[in-house]
Amino acid sequence: MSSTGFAQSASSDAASNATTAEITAFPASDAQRHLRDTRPLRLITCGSVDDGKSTLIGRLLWDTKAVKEDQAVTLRRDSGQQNDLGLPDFALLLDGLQAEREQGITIDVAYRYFSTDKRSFIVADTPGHEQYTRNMATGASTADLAVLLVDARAGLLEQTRRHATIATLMGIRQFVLAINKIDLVGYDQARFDAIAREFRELAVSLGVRQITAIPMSALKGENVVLDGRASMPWYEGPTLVEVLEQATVRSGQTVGFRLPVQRVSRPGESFRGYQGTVAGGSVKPGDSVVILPSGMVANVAKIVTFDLVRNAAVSGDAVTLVLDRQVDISRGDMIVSLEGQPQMGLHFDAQLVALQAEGIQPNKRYWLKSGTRRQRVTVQPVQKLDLQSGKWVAAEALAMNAIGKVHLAFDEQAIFDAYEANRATGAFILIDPDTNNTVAGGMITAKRSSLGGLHQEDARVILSLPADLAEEILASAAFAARREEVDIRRVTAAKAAALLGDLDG
Ligand SMILES: Nc1nc2c(ncn2[C@@H]2O[C@H](COP(=O)(O)OP(=O)(O)OP(=O)(O)O)[C@@H](O)[C@H]2O)c(=O)[nH]1
Repeated sequence: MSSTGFAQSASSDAASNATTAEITAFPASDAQRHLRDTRPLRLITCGSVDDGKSTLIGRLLWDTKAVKEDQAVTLRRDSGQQNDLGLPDFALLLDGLQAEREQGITIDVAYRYFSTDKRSFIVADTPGHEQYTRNMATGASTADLAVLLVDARAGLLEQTRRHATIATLMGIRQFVLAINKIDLVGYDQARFDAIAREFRELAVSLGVRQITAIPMSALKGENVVLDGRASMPWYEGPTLVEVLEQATVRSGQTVGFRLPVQRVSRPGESFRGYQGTVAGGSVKPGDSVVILPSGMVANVAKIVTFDLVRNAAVSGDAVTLVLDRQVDISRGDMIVSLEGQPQMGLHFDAQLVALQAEGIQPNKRYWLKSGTRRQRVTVQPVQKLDLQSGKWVAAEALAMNAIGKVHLAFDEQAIFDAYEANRATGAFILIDPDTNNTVAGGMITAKRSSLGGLHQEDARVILSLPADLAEEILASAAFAARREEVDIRRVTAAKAAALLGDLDG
């Protein structure tokens, strides 16, 4: 299971597990220090085809010495006469990915690891073609920072806008604009300034403030790891690696404790534990917790891992919790702290990316999977993002690759954090029950806002009814108790009386 982001169907597992494995090897107090000091920065590189993404990643690996000697020899040999600068073709380092990409959704985001003496990094490499938007979104869902590449000759393209927008939707707030191939425009400062200015306007419209624009030649290694002062004395800013070393790693600990229950462990009569990977916050023995959706409370008696009894568990730890009393808990429930609980309800607002050719159809019922929970949901598209104008426009359905705002209506209580607050418990995927395909990846923006305890849209319907009827409905205690269970949006004035009778009866 992925511990962050909606990459549950994709191969972020390698990256997540790497973090989990490192952390669980330490006692908890050490683990917390370890988390703070050396958690790797996750980044995603994106841009249009041929902007130089593979060359850039290859260059990062090469200049930080992440390339092993045998790979280096092969690289020098295979590059042969391929470029006239006498440099190896760094993109060849990533060639092995092509085969992986051709194998479909489960492995179409590849993760590369490199480090400097200050920090380690995990870079998600995703393809640049438009049909791979979903992979980009998957990679972005776990990233702390996005490196957006543009070709200095071409400037910003629609694909740059699309990727910047998706990265923002996926919660990324730190951007590097890598204005690449600056050597091919004669290291022209005016060209660099013009592209950087245009991007800043886009970033402002997306609400992003943290952007560093860097003039770069990935091919020659200028301003990637080593500086490019010799060719660009006019640029006094940081290299890419300097920005990456300073960037902030997102913390999963801003809200309360979250343990999506993956399994109930009952090896014998005397032991009952609840297993899962901590998806936010921390917990220690003696802490009081709430079990959702039931609302039962208990205290934590013990925290164990496969070989240790722990004095605390933090985000990313795979643990078993033992509670101080018998409570009814099953897979898909969530154990949370008393303070800062997630939101529970039948109606949520979300944003999603449609991943399959069939798109997202209005009012179709899907399976929604978030963490260990799988629930029936009806999805109602409301708006989609027009990538030309960057504006949201009305939409009743979403085509493949479209980014949309939707309403989710659940049959049973759903439990989420807003994605902004917690990526792991705010992200989901949608599965088509007919084909079993993953048709969307999405994130919760909010529980549907209420007006006097009513969902806004429901309230609007009620307000459109004759005043006396509306008043009667609102005043009915039965309605108050059941308003979450009745789809008032389907109620017409003519049916309202019958509904009212039904509720009262
Ligand atoms: N002159 C120059 N050429 C570059 C630079 N960066 C990349 N290139 C060349 O641009 C071409 C495309 O680079 P790639 O790294 O394959 O581009 P990409 O974005 O990974 O392309 P896809 O993998 O197809 O999305 C290659 O021929 C590179 O050698 C640069 O900074 N300067």
